Amino acid sequence: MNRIDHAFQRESRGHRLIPFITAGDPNKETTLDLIRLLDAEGVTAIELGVPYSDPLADGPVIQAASDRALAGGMTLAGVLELAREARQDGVQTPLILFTYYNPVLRWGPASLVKAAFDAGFDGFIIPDLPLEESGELDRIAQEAGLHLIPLVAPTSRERIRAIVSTRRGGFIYCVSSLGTTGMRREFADGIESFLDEVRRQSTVPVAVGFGISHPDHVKRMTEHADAAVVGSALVKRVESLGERLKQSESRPQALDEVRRFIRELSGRDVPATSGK
Ligand SMILES: O=P(O)(O)OC[C@@H](O)[C@@H](O)c1c[nH]c2ccccc12
Repeated sequence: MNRIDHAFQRESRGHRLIPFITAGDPNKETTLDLIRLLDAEGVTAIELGVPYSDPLADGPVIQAASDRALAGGMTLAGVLELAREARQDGVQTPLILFTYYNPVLRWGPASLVKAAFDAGFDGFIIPDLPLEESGELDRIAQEAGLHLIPLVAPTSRERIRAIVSTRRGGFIYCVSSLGTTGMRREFADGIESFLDEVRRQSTVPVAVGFGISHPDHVKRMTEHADAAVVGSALVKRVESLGERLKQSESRPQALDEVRRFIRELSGRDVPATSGK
């Protein structure tokens, strides 16, 4: 069975989180340390973002992270190498290759699926690959034992069945609101009923993402979904720690701040200031 399917069956310490990080931001060594940290924290899966020059669906935080990672020389081959090293280090958390479709096309879909499997990935998220054009890649991925994770937006209520009915594992990624990634203060009305509807129709777990940046968001969303995806809020935290993360001697202390943030989000480490 694929690691993603196992992960959703395993007991979770606190709310289920699926963090997104941009590979190579601020550098390769930090990304490896972040993967190890998230693995040790027991997150449900990790979205490992391939930095891209034209991240259409991304807000300013992840666009800036992509620019930093590209400037640092991170490539799709480099992201595969990161996964390989993490697996050699004993990382067991499911790894999801997060990339726009153009790098997949340039590499060659079938060849990339094999390279991703060999590197230790468990799935793909390709935000600009519409369902209608995903059949071939979906089939190749399934044959290799990997899951292509589909995105479902609140507008696509009538498409929910078309998207969820073909799933044989992995999870469904529900986008909490339209627009690009990025921290939000509140969410579209009816997001809970949308999540409930997808959950009703889906035979695989449902995750929700876009704008989730606070423990209260995670608590609220995981009452209607099996996991919460957190990207920009985490990427922003990594950016703010950038200089300290870059230096190996100051990195451990900076990583402690990331660990505390992950524990707060998952509800395992109520911040002293909350006082509730
Ligand atoms: O950044 P947010 O608002 O927390 O949303 C998760 C998101 O970062 C991650 O899943 C992601 C990164 N880039 C994307 C592009 C499209 C859809 C999703 C994504």
